Amino acid sequence: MTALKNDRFLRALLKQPVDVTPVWMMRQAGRYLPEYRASRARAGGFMDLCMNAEMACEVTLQPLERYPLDAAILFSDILTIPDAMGLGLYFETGEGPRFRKVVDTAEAIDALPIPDPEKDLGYVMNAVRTIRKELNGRVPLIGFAGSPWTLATYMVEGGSSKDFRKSKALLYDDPQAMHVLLDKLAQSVTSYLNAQILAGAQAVQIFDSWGGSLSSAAYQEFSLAYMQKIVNGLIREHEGRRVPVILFTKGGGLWLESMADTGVEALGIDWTCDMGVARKRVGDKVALQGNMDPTVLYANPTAIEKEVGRILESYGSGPGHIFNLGHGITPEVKPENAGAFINAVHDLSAKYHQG
Ligand SMILES: Cc1c2[nH]c(c1CCC(=O)O)Cc1[nH]c(c(CCC(=O)O)c1C)Cc1[nH]c(c(CCC(=O)O)c1C)Cc1[nH]c(c(C)c1CCC(=O)O)C2
Repeated sequence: MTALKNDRFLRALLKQPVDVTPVWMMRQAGRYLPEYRASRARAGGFMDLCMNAEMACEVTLQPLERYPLDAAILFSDILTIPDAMGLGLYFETGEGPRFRKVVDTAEAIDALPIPDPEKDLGYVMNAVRTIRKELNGRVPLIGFAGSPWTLATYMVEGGSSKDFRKSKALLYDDPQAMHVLLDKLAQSVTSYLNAQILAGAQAVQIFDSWGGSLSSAAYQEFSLAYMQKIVNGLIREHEGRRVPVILFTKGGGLWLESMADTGVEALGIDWTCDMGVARKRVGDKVALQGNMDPTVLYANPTAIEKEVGRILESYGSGPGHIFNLGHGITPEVKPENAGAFINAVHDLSAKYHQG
């Protein structure tokens, strides 16, 4: 196995010293890059990109050709699991993800199969293996999955939702059925992430994009409890290294202490939290990843640098910070602004890592 040439990201996740703060961006491969749009047009559609290992590898590497990023993230989607459960994922241009089959009754939930990752999601593992080979140790590769609650919202609603009307109604009307669904998803996500780790993912992130829509009580019972189950079942050592786990609940600022108690290496932090305050609250338990508001990338490079500087200062000296956006980069961002962001993190952070 090739040695890692840049292990800043993995070191920071384990709170080990680094020369500068590592940085990557959620959704770093995507529509803001003209080369991504060209690959996507050539492939046919988004899922055609995901299902072809060479194409998935090509778009994974595109942002790394442009910018000195410290990690690569597998090009795929969180909704591959419900698709493998038979829901029939498709993308309507301009409308986001949709499912042909909706799962909104106890009977439909009982009938759901638990996918076998190598058999039913083999295209994802092929992409992981291809990307690891092409990366050739340049930077670590991040694998990922959606949280059970986040996946459940898409499955019950049949697609994206603003108010989670059907999924929350089911949660309160028939909590037992919701628990059965979440338990099946936790089992599916655990074996899916373990397969990604065995195929070569060197860290994994759980995207709980919609955990922040829940009440505190419901968050603990219907989102965090199932992420805890996943964390308990993950392979944590592979290829002679720790495989760090990052837990990202968007809107989860109120619950950082209980998130840190799950035993993950790091928490993803959105921009509504102050990094310094978050660091004090979690103490030495976890590293922190984040947290610039992605809309700052619409401003000019001088304003971007100023905001990067503010966040670095808020986190303060010493290891344990992985710079990122507080949520995914949006399609309207100018690629040169993303470049200004990444360079600013490296240029302005060295002084926080001396001695
Ligand atoms: C909720 C969610 C989804 N997918 C994902 C989440 C969780 C992260 C988050 O909270 O943003 C995760 C995801 N989706 C994608 C990645 C790739 C890796 C990366 O670069 O971060 C990751 C990590 C590619 C993608 N996934 C999708 C795209 C856009 C597809 C395209 O039109 O080319 C990409 C690059 C499609 C997708 N997939 C999903 C949505 C809502 C959409 C439509 C978004 C849109 O239209 O802007 C579901």
